[in-house]
Amino acid sequence: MAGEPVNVNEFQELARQALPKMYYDYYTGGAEDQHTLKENVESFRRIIIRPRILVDVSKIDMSTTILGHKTSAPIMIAPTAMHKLAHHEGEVATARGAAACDVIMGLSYMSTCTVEEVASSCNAVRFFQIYVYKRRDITALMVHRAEKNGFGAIILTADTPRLGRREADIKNKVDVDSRISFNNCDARIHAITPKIKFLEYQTLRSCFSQVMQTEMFMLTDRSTNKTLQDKGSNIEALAAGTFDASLCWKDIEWLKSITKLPILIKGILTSEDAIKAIEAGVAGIIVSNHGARQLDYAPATISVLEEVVHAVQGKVPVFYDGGVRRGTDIFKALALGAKAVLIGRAVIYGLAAKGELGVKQVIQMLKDEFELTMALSGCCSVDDITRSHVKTEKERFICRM
Ligand SMILES: Cc1cc2nc3c(=O)[nH]c(=O)nc-3n(C[C@H](O)[C@H](O)[C@H](O)COP(=O)(O)O)c2cc1C
Ligand SMILES: CC(C)CC(=O)C(=O)O
Repeated sequence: MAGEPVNVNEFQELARQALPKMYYDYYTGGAEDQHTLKENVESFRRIIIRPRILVDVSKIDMSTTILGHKTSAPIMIAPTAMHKLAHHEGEVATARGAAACDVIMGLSYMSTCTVEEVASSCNAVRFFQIYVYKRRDITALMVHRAEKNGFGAIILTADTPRLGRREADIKNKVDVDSRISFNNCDARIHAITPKIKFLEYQTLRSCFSQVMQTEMFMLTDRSTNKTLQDKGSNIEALAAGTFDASLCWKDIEWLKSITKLPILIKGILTSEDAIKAIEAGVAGIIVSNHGARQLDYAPATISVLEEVVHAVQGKVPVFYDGGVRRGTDIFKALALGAKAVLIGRAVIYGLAAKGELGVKQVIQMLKDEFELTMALSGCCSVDDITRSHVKTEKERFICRM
């Protein structure tokens, strides 16, 4: 590619060049046929914008407030795992990029920098995403560490009782560099070692942090003495060994009992679940199909946003993620009722290409595109963006009839 990247797709190409194939595939991939993966992006293309003209757009204000935190634009960094696979500075670089652009940083439970490192690296407003482990004590400790380190909310990811089937990862036998490991969880192990005394299994390939290895040993096929990771994705094996597939609605009560932080639930795709989430007392909903990495043939996220927004009836803010690659996508999601969008892969592409600078450039690029979209659509503030600024494919079809 000649010259500097001018859009997210060009950052993706730089990331492809920078990363080992195994990691590039991990970051970009979706589940099974990757139908939903394509739809997440394509569905945006089928929504058109209805611009208004002759509005004074000499001043555009993109700022908004998210759970009481003022932010420069309705953009957050989605929690994504293991940033050190993309860049040696990992989530610290991502958080600094977010701080420089004055947007909120979502930190993954499966991060390669600790909550303490991220908290002390910059002044970005931070939300902490959790998976709930079978070992609830581990999850509780992680939540307390986030609380202690000034994180502003807990994002409960609720769409991952098991990991989706990502075939590239299976083929690549995706593995994690032993120098990286899941440091975030590792640090807590040292606080509660008694339960992991049985580290006689250290001979296992040291690809994951100690607790991961321990729990993966339990997955060992005793007849062949091979761990599951020899058969496919190490990351899938890790999730199978550690994530609590019995997690259900009543557990939100448990989560509320261990933290005072507001809880956002991530992974809602239906009005039924949106209503349950409100009944459970969450502070906000993230409409998400996990970047199409979980259930293939789940709907493209943008196609169900409005259903959820209607069900929620303004009781809590609704956030959106999935397939955002352009400022126009952000505009469309807001027009359909989202308070803000979360950006997953695009940020990783920036990180892989240029570290902190790349994260900053990607976010700034999306902000610039969004600002221009607002100006060309006749919207001076995010509150000016209304449902009448977009037409969905279905509406266009009805008009033609
Ligand atoms: C490489 C990768 C890792 C992810 N890791 C996590 C994670 O640890 N926790 C989580 O809740 N979601 C995770 N997600 C999902 C994102 O939070 C988000 O829902 C998704 O990336 C949005 O779609 P987009 O990538 O098209 O922007 C991950 C997504 C990707 C691509
Ligand atoms: C380590 C994984 C469980 C992170 C994740 O959520 C993903 O890869 O989609």
